[in-house]
Amino acid sequence: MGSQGSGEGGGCSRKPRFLCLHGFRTSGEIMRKQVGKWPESVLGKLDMVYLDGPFPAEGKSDVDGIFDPPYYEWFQFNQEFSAYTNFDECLEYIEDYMIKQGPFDGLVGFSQGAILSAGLPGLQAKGVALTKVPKIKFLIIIGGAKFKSPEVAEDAYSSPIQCPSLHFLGEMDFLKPYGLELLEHCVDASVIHHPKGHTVPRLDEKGLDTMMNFIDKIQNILAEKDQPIIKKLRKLRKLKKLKFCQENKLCSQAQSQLQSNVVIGTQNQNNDTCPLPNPIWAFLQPVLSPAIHAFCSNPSSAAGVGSVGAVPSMQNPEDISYLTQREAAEIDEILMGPLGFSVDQLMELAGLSVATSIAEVYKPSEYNRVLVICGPGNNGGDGLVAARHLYHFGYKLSVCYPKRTAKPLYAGLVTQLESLSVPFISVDDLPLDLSKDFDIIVDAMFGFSFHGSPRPPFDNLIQKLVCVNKYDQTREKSSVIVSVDIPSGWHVEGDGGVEGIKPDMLVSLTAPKLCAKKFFGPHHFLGGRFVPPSIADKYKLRLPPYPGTSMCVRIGRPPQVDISALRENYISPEFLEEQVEADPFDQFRKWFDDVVAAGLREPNAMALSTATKNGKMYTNYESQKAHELSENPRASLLFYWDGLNRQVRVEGSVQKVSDEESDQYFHSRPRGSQIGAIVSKQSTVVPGRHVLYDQYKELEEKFSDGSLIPKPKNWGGYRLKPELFEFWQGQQSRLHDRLRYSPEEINGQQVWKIERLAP
Ligand SMILES: NC(=O)C1=CN([C@@H]2O[C@H](COP(=O)(O)OP(=O)(O)OC[C@H]3O[C@@H](n4cnc5c(N)ncnc54)[C@H](OP(=O)(O)O)[C@@H]3O)[C@@H](O)[C@H]2O)[C@@H](O)CC1
Ligand SMILES: [K+]
Repeated sequence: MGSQGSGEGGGCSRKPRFLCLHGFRTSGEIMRKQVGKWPESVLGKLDMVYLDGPFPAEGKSDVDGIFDPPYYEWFQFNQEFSAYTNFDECLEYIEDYMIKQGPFDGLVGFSQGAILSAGLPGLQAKGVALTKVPKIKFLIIIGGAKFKSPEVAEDAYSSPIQCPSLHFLGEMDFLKPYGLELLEHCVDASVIHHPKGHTVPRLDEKGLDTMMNFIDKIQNILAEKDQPIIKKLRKLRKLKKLKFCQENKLCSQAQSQLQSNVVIGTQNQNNDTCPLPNPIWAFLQPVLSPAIHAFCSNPSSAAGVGSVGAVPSMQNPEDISYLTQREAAEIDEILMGPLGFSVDQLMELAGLSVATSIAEVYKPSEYNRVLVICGPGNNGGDGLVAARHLYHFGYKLSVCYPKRTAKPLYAGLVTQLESLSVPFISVDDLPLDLSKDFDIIVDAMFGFSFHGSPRPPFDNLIQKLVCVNKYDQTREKSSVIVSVDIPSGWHVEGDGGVEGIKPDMLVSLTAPKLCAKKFFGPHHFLGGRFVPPSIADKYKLRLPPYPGTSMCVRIGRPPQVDISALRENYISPEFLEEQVEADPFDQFRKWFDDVVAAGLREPNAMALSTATKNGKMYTNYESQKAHELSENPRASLLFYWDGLNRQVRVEGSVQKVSDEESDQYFHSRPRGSQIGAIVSKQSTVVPGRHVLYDQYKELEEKFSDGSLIPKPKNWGGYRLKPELFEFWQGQQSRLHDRLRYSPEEINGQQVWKIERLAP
């Protein structure tokens, strides 16, 4: 387990921000995919921004047929690579982007992007490029080389590259000799050797270690650099007037005050020249906002954990409390002693929290096969409870519980699982490679009472989990490890060392233990929503408030989501032409009944799309609807029923219903909705919510005698006469069902033709 500068020293835990420069005639999107082979344990620690080169490819791309266009290039060159075209434009383009979207800490480059990245620090030092942005502090060079243009090289390599750099050298890469030349020019270089050619390689075990060490190193450097800023922030947080600020108005004043103070502070303290307050502010915001909120909440309000020293937006893990082993055990004793809880109660809530945290991140449609490994103590009990809840959430469960505890509580939990036919697997029967058979492995072996080194059979089980991390390097979709309260084998106040397990998710219970500071996986959750204010007070707990009725809350920011990779692998029943109703109205009714039976919210919610005369479609721009319908009385309705992976689209012509019908419907609605319709002059600008609220209150008072609320003149209904239906059902591997019903005349009779459309 590596360490991060943030940890106990109270440094900065922000992710290093890298601008990624892609290879010749590829694109930012392609590089994102190439780098996407690296595990989450790496990507989760870096903030990577992928930029397209400034010039569309002027010729054929080497990745044509492998990755989709468009392709871009950074600059052009002659056959000998000794003279460049558009090079200055390229430098300006990158600088401009860094000004607008920065600040960036470093550059990651592949191929042409790597040559460029490795040359930029030298050009910057010479004042030839990137003069208006902070100094480049780190480099990751994949398949790189030096510039061959003598003029450019003269500036770029007039002195050695001082910043820490990580170089990928491929055994089969035609650029390897040139990569070695570049390496000699770098004074603080680490190297990842790989057997492949000119490519962004996966990380093998050794490569991963080197990468993790590099990340540790740069995080430490950043933490040191940011230390003055953090100190400044702490000082600012102590400003007395902020402490007493309780009103929103005051808050925003305080925020802007804080903002301007911080920007000045940053410029004074940091050696990097950055004349741009906005980007600096953008980078500081994650550190600042929790503090601002915390000061604005009323410290005397009391309502559970969230209230005592609560931080409403807990985006900075540095601000929350961590417990020592002794404190965790003490809280345990108080809860089950004077506070009257039973162990079963707490275990049930803890296990439920673990299950809901898992379900929040890993959907059963994608991560279905779960193995829960339970230890001999209460941590193991939490695992048994979580297994039961996960079963009911739709996962396929298996449990490994090698050292069963004879107490009735545990026997009961086992019986409950057996009654659900959940298999119990012995250690010997577990497969060698757990990641082959399981998508999620829940580590519920040891919690806060762990001490010493793991004894058999848990030593081997922990080793198996360590191997899961390693196997996962080579797989597209990896299995994930979720640790309950503490990653097993880690010291409660320390970490698991280099050879310890590295969970993807940690669900801390009651409050995180000190070791959680060393957890750098992508998902840290808190569960155990039962801590009364007396405990929160006594231990000065600062914990994030649980949202709504949730049993869990995330600590820190969620990892960045690659929108292009968001894709549900739907699992749905068959939907075949032979099975469907001949009449689309009957088929619609059938699906609608399923939705109602499944208890989905608002089954009749739909999106109405209208079209203007020129055929342009709009959705949900309510104020435009009537106008558009008068221009073109055609529309389509879309019903989307998420829980069932289904949607229905209905197209047709639209007509106004009679005033009488509108009136009747208006008065069938709840009186609150009737008043709401009067209050809302839809889509007009309102000065504030209070205006609507005041008008609402006034009308509520006016009609409090139960008298008829008149329908506003401009309120009415439309009816769509269906002329085409399309039923869609999500299926695995994007092979969705789409059945279209369109009218057809056969022998003078109007019938519905049913056709299957390609997904
Ligand atoms: N109060 C709370 O806030 C709540 C706490 N909850 C949960 O309880 C957890 C704490 O439970 P816990 O105290 O039972 O201890 P836990 O860590 O499960 O294991 C102890 C067992 O492991 C054994 N063992 C120890 N070291 C070992 C080694 N090196 N190698 C092998 N074995 C070793 C030890 O045996 P011993 O060494 O004592 O012989 C004993 O049998 C906590 O983390 C949370 O998950 C929630 O349920 C509800 C709210
Ligand atoms: K555990």
